[in-house]
Amino acid sequence: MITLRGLTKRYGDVLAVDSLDLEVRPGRVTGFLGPNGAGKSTTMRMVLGLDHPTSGRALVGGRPYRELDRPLHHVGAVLDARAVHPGRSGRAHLLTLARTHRIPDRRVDEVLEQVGLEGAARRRAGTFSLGMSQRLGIAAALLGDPGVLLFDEPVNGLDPDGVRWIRELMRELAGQGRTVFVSSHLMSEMQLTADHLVVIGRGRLITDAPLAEVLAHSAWTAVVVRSPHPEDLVAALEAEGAGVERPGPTELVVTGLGMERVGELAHRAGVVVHELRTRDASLEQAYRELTENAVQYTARNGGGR
Ligand SMILES: Nc1ncnc2c1ncn2[C@@H]1O[C@H](COP(=O)(O)OP(=O)(O)OP(=O)(O)O)[C@@H](O)[C@H]1O
Repeated sequence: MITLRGLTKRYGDVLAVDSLDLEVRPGRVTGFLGPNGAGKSTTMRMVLGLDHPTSGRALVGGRPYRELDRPLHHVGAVLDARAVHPGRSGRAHLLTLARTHRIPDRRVDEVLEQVGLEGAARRRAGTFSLGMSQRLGIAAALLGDPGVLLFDEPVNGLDPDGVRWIRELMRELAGQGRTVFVSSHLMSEMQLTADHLVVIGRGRLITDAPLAEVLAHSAWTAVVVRSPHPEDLVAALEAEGAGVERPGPTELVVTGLGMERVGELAHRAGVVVHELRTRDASLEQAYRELTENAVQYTARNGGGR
């Protein structure tokens, strides 16, 4: 578990992270979203003890990173997959890391196999493709078998196979009961990977909710009714508090009621229905609504930091 308590980071005039309170829980993939400059990397760096909070705390398993005994056993991270000495082989890189953390050499071969790099492990890391570098970074993160894993933009620049591999690995790691915290700008990918979402904007928390809840709250989520006489249904829908739009003469778009209830009301009103379906929001749409509202909120309240 990762716990943030009033976590704040100021760089000169820039408030990069602003009083974040958050618990990132085990057993699920938590997507960490926000526009460029929202403070995601800074937050992750503070969790990993690479940056000191201006105030507040970032805890891993209840303790600050610097107080962890043998930190690789508690938390693994991939922040920049290219941050490996290019002249060293992938295996040598991992062996050095293992030995400085009192991890047995055989664990290096285990993680190389886990990430599918056993064949390339003796090649110089400088010759690795981006996908291979990403796998090597993940192998390093897994070396200590940690319960908490952080990934900053792990699928950027990867081909579809690489993207799918990372998605499946994250789901597997979460399925093993680990805490998986992953930042990304790729909404379609996050929609497939994450169980839970944390959205920040200008360093502040905007949303901390299950993916399904974020999608359900989108204005795009609706029930579409096609009927030769939709006007006969409008009053019944509105009486139940639904929002009703009529984009065409035979179509209604209903928000605030489930599809079953809309069907029941149509039946009760004796309205012939030719089509009844849900219109599902994509995470991209839901995310845009959330972050646009946050920008408006900040502007209204004289923010503009
Ligand atoms: N070392 C630093 N010195 C000064 N300002 C910094 C430093 N690191 C980050 N910042 C500023 O803090 C803010 C948050 O940056 P951060 O990199 O954490 O955002 P991010 O959400 O990770 O963005 P991106 O999606 O672009 O990676 C930005 O305004 C950035 O310019």
